[in-house]
Amino acid sequence: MSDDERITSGERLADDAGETALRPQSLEDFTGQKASRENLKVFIAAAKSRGEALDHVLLHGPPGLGKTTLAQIVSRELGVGFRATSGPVIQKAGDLAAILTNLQPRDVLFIDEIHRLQPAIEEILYPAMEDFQLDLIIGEGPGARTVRIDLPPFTLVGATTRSGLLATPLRDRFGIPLRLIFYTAEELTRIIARLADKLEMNLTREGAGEIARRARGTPRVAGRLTRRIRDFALVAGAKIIDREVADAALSRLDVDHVGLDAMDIRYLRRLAEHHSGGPVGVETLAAALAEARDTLEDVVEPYLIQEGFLLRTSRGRMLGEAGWRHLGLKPPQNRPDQPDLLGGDEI
Ligand SMILES: Nc1ncnc2c1ncn2[C@@H]1O[C@H](COP(=O)(O)OP(=O)(O)OP(=O)(O)O)[C@@H](O)[C@H]1O
Ligand SMILES: [Mg+2]
Repeated sequence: MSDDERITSGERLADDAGETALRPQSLEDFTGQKASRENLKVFIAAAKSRGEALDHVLLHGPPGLGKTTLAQIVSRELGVGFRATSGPVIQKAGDLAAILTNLQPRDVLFIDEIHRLQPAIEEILYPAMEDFQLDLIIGEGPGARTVRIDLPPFTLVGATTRSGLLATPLRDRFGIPLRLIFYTAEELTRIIARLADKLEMNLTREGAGEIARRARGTPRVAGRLTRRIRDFALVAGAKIIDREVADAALSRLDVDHVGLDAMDIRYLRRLAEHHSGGPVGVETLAAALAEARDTLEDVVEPYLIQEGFLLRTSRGRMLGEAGWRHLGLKPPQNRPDQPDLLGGDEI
């Protein structure tokens, strides 16, 4: 596995192809995200009883928490068609126009990575979302004219790991913004137990709990670790996968007891040893670690922040109390004890 193919990465990797077959299919089956789930349930029921398209939904949160899964569930619960595309795929106005004009009334159009839409495409989306109208420019030069096309009412479900990067007018057009949060170990234990059943693994409750605690609050990571442990157990001839078998496999996969891997430790050590715990800018860290800034911000940092290993302050990144402890180091004496934390919207 290469460095950018970390087993604890929330991002989708080549080896995750098998995960789609195991996706929960209904809101009922979807574990966790209680607030989002309950909101969706109400709004879906209301839209159905009025026979109207559901208001546009924006799903934001770190990779692997279930955005795509929820988008599919929304269309299934509404009993409508599902069309999927993504921000970077839509290159020309005509691409988007073709998709929009082919929608059936009340369909769900899913745009993944919506923060990567080109500004010119975004502008076509505004009237489409607001008034179900498409303004197309036909022809070029002095002969060019605008035609207005009526669209069927539809539901746009946008997904993004970075809602902070969305233009305000776009963000404001989503009537139902939902923020996905990291799962608790208890929720992940349930997800893992269910997956183990489907994979016909003999995984004990304690074994599932051990994986859950080390899965970074992320179902995709939980699924990936579970499938890898299944391989280890098979090769080792372990019929029952208990806490010990799971622990041994996870240690071999270089996932430590709180779910951090070599990349996380490298990040935290850099901060401790080269910057006395910070504050230091994310660009500096990205350069030192030879990682893209986006990867650090989208994939590495959110979980470290959530668990208090790392703090995001207006002056840069700082090692948190838990970070010092995890490295077995003592924080320097003269640190400011009240760093001015930034809001969590970017996380
Ligand atoms: N609540 C859940 N219960 C059970 N499994 C889940 C849940 N949420 C996600 N999963 C599993 O995790 C995998 C990843 O979820 P999904 O692809 O929906 O994440 P995502 O947020 O869209 O990620 P990305 O940001 O990379 O697009 C799914 O294939 C599914 O198997
Ligand atoms: Mg997705």
